[in-house]
Amino acid sequence: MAIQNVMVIGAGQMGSGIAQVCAQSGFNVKLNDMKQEAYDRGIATITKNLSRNVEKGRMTEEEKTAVLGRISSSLDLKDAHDADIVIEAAVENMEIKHSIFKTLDEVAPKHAILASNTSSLPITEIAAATKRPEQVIGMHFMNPVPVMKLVEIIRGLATTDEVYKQVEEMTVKLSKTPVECNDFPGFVSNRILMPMINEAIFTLQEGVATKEAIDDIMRLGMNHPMGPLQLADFIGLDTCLYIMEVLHDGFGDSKYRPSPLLRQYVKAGWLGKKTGRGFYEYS
Ligand SMILES: CC(=O)CC(=O)SCCNC(=O)CCNC(=O)[C@H](O)C(C)(C)COP(=O)(O)OP(=O)(O)OC[C@H]1O[C@@H](n2cnc3c(N)ncnc32)[C@H](O)[C@@H]1OP(=O)(O)O
Ligand SMILES: NC(=O)C1=CN([C@@H]2O[C@H](COP(=O)(O)OP(=O)(O)OC[C@H]3O[C@@H](n4cnc5c(N)ncnc54)[C@H](OP(=O)(O)O)[C@@H]3O)[C@@H](O)[C@H]2O)C=CC1
Repeated sequence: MAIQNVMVIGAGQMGSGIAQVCAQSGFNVKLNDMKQEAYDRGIATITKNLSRNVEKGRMTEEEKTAVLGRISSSLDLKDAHDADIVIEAAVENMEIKHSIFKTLDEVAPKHAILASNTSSLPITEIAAATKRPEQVIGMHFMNPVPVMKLVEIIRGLATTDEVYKQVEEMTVKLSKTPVECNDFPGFVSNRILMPMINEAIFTLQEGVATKEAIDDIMRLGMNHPMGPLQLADFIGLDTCLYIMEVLHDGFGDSKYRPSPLLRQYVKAGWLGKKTGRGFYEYS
């Protein structure tokens, strides 16, 4: 069955970006969050991004209106009753994801695919909350979603080839590049990226260099578009900590222990760009 109706759970930085690219590619989108304010913030970000596209001549005002017209708000998971695919982008927490997937399994149509944008949590374990593990899959977009080309697609133990194919085809329709990987902690992307970010935080903690110097060395020396500390702020320090904990628990190897400084910043509520302060300050 062709995918037409998409529901996105979580209207934060990832969920709003996923809703935007789906609506831009012609899908009908319901954007769900627990609070109206979260939805309003998500739609404001999408509107700002689309307005920039209009200013740059990449889209007409009419196209912008049509894209926004394809996105509707939802505050209730029961709105998944007519979804062909649900893409979950709530917080990186297994208990929360389990509870969302259990409910979705009860309310979504039998044919619906249940996808998670999790950065690191095992897809097989998320799928175990449902009675349709063969229709559960990881669809891992990169931040910022409207700009980044990759979608890492993760097969759970039970995911069928047919479901993989449908998600792969949808990814191509979104003008993104699908790359397949298996269900191991952190998948490929964050197994490699996050230890580098964590090491940069240890380097700062040990006073080896200032935050600016660490970022300059990696930006100018390795041609990374952002230094690792700026990138951590951009991803969200809470998300970085959750991912390190998943790697640490999943592999049982001390090389993945999260930096104490990262824990301290998260406890302080300094979560990066989204809260106005992380390693840097944002207005
Ligand atoms: C944690 C996980 O599970 C996985 C992850 O996502 S890890 C994070 C992966 N992402 C990265 O590594 C991003 C690294 N950073 C970059 O690639 C770049 O710094 C960047 C693309 C974010 C910004 O690029 P830049 O050249 O420094 O800045 P800028 O010129 O302002 O932006 C470039 C373009 O991106 C757009 N852009 C930047 N940020 C954006 C955002 N948040 N949303 C939408 N568009 C955005 C800009 O509008 C601009 O578009 P045009 O050129 O068409 O005008
Ligand atoms: N940040 C990144 O760079 C990337 C993140 N991801 C993954 O995407 C997911 C979302 O991350 P991100 O967008 O950065 O996080 P954000 O904190 O920006 O957004 C999460 C949103 O989900 C909402 N939410 C929390 N619980 C529920 C629920 N039960 N039902 C509906 N909505 C809920 C939150 O509401 P409230 O604020 O009220 O709690 C918030 O609006 C995570 O799994 C993360 O690992 C994947 C790729 C990159």
